Amino acid sequence: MLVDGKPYRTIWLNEDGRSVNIIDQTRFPHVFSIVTLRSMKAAAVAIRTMQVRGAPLIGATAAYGVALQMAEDPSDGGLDHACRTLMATRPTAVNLRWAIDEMRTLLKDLPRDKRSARAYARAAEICDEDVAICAAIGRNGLEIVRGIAARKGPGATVNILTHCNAGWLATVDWGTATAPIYMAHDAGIPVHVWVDETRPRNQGAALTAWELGRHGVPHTVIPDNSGGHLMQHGQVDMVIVGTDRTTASGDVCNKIGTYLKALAARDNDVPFYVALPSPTIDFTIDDGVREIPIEERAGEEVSKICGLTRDGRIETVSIVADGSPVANHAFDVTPARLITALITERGVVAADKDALSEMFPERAVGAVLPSHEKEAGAA
Ligand SMILES: CSC[C@@H](O)[C@@H](O)C(=O)COP(=O)(O)O
Repeated sequence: MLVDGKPYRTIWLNEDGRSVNIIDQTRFPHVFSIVTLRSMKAAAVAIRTMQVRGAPLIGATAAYGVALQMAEDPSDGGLDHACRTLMATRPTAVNLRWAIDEMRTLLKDLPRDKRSARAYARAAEICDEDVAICAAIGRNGLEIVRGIAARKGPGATVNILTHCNAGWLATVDWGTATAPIYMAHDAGIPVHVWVDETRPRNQGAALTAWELGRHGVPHTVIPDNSGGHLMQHGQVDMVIVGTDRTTASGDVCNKIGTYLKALAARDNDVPFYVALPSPTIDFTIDDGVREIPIEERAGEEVSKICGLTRDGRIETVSIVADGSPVANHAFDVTPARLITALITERGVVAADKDALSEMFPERAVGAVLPSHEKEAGAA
């Protein structure tokens, strides 16, 4: 998307054909800076420290991480080491595992002298695929926004609430939850976004608001607790969030606080949508609450806050009494029953095991028969 009129992706290969550039997300919204990754280890650090974050971008960075390792050491040991190191960076986003498995499967049977070139080519493809997938999610979600706009009448603004950052900064371009928003805005549909600040890392305030602002999309940052109140007062027409992992039965794991938004949406008859690329679906598990490992991050993310001082310095200050214990669960799970529908690259689908297997039959484990075949079988 555009930054000061210049198009950017969140990750790209340098002209040297080897090192990889990323946008350092730890310095947003105050500083826009680009960091060069020159080794697999640097890619792993970038994922762990959240210089890059968001499930699809984590997957793309891991793919380039494997490529960086292949440029340095294309041996079987090098490949194993890269896959293990990158896999250990963050536990929740399933795209990480998906990208690493993809790279390992592709490279393990290749002769060593072919591995580096093939790894870079596949990492670039993974990035391009993510852009195409997010654009398709945008087109599919746009129809939902268009429908709401039509029901509200000419000139009425569609108010959309989002949580965390599932924007282009969380992907390679377009974003997941934001893709329908950008496309609606570009199509001239009046949209306004309620941006949850998303404590403790403030991805909403620091990232979503920044990128919506750069693209000219009207938005308002709100404390995380405001959503229920706004919904009670008819100020939210729909919720769209992203996801870090979605189970075969449609349970959605996303940034902590998403579940509470879904509960408030259900109580107020506000449609609650989740936008996701299919690599985010983990067809090996069903029960999100029991089976998805939830990352617990450092307590300091809760007890301290970082911001810009009046004299332009970025500073971190404490906000919790000394000695008070803190807990920092980074994600929660929204059960499928609270989700209106999932917006995927192939279309809008119910958060339901049969519907998901039918839409992605090649990925489903023990795939169920398409419904027309089931009916034929039952007859
Ligand atoms: C498109 S990824 C899903 C997002 O909504 C969100 O959970 C996310 O950005 C990931 O969290 P983060 O911990 O910032 O890496």
